[in-house]
Amino acid sequence: MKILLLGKNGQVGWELQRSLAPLGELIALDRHSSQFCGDLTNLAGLAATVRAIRPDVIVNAAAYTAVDKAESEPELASTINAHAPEVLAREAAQIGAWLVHYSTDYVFDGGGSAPWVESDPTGPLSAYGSSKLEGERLIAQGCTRHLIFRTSWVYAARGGNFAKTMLRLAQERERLTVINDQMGAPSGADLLADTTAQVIRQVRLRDAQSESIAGIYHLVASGETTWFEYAKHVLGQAKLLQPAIQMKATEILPVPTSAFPTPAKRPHNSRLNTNKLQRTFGLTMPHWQAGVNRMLAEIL
Ligand SMILES: NC(=O)C1=CN([C@@H]2O[C@H](COP(=O)(O)OP(=O)(O)OC[C@H]3O[C@@H](n4cnc5c(N)ncnc54)[C@H](OP(=O)(O)O)[C@@H]3O)[C@@H](O)[C@H]2O)C=CC1
Ligand SMILES: Cc1cn([C@H]2C[C@H](O)[C@@H](COP(=O)(O)OP(=O)(O)O[C@H]3O[C@@H](C)C(=O)[C@@H](O)[C@H]3O)O2)c(=O)[nH]c1=O
Ligand SMILES: [Mg+2]
Repeated sequence: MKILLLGKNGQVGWELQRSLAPLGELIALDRHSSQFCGDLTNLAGLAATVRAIRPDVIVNAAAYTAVDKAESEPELASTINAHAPEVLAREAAQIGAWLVHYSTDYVFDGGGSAPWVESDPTGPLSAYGSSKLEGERLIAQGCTRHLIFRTSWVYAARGGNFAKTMLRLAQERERLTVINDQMGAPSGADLLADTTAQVIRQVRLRDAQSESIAGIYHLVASGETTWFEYAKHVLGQAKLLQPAIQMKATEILPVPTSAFPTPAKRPHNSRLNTNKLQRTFGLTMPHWQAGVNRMLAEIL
């Protein structure tokens, strides 16, 4: 099997380089790759890459992920998050390849308190969320053989994320204020990458019947928390792992969303129900704290 990976140096892309390696020949690109174009703003270059490589599976881990910045450059976000995936879907369909892609809890409006299922109505609150939703739609339209994993609150030992921001801010500031009315599940890039490899393997083994399992799957760690509880957990765990760690912050203050204004609006309810994924592929999602603790042990 030949796999084309885009966005190889992002949080998820980096872990995919590891998890996809044993499945076959892996061609991993980033936006600076020279032999083949891996730049998602270059739509013609991207199509040429797929035509030249003719992979069996395309895994797209590249994305525009700067949520607040997307509010002031929605067109760039939409090129990278919607129109590049559209090109990948069209090219994948031409050669009978599978397209694996990632989407987000931010496609939902955050109403209610029940974990969202895949068929629930969407209603993005931000330019980032809209661009990701448009990407989902264009992929489903362009290529039957697609798998879209909606995930949330991604962290990894390598790359930038909320947990690392909290560690840094706790060393710089005396007081942190963190939102306590947005609920979700921090999900490790390693879990996403390992699950992706498991699913690709099953899709390949099921061969003829596999098109019926194409579609959207919610993929997050189990359990739920708020950004505030998550931050508290990270800082508490850091103290345990490294008792000598210097922290200026003596206080973490829980605040409502209204007290922490940001350019992009974010959902209150980001819970995602993973039953479909677990049932279809016989997988069990571990608790978010296990993965976060492991990541912290790695970086501290
Ligand atoms: N991070 C999160 O909390 C969440 C992420 N997701 C989704 O999961 C997927 C993976 O996200 P994650 O790994 O966390 O994101 P990262 O921001 O860590 O990685 C995204 C990667 O995309 C690359 N990229 C950006 N623009 C381009 C471009 N024009 N051409 C090629 N590559 C580009 C970036 O490269 P460079 O470093 O050069 O900019 C970066 O390596 C994305 O689809 C994202 O929407 C879903 C829910 C939560
Ligand atoms: C830095 C900071 C953030 N916050 C809030 C803002 C926001 O609601 C939340 C998380 O902040 P971030 O900037 O990490 O959030 P954000 O970049 O919106 O994280 C999102 O990224 C995209 C790519 C996704 O797809 C989502 O699943 C989600 O992970 O915490 C505080 O309350 N206090 C703080 O000091
Ligand atoms: Mg962010």
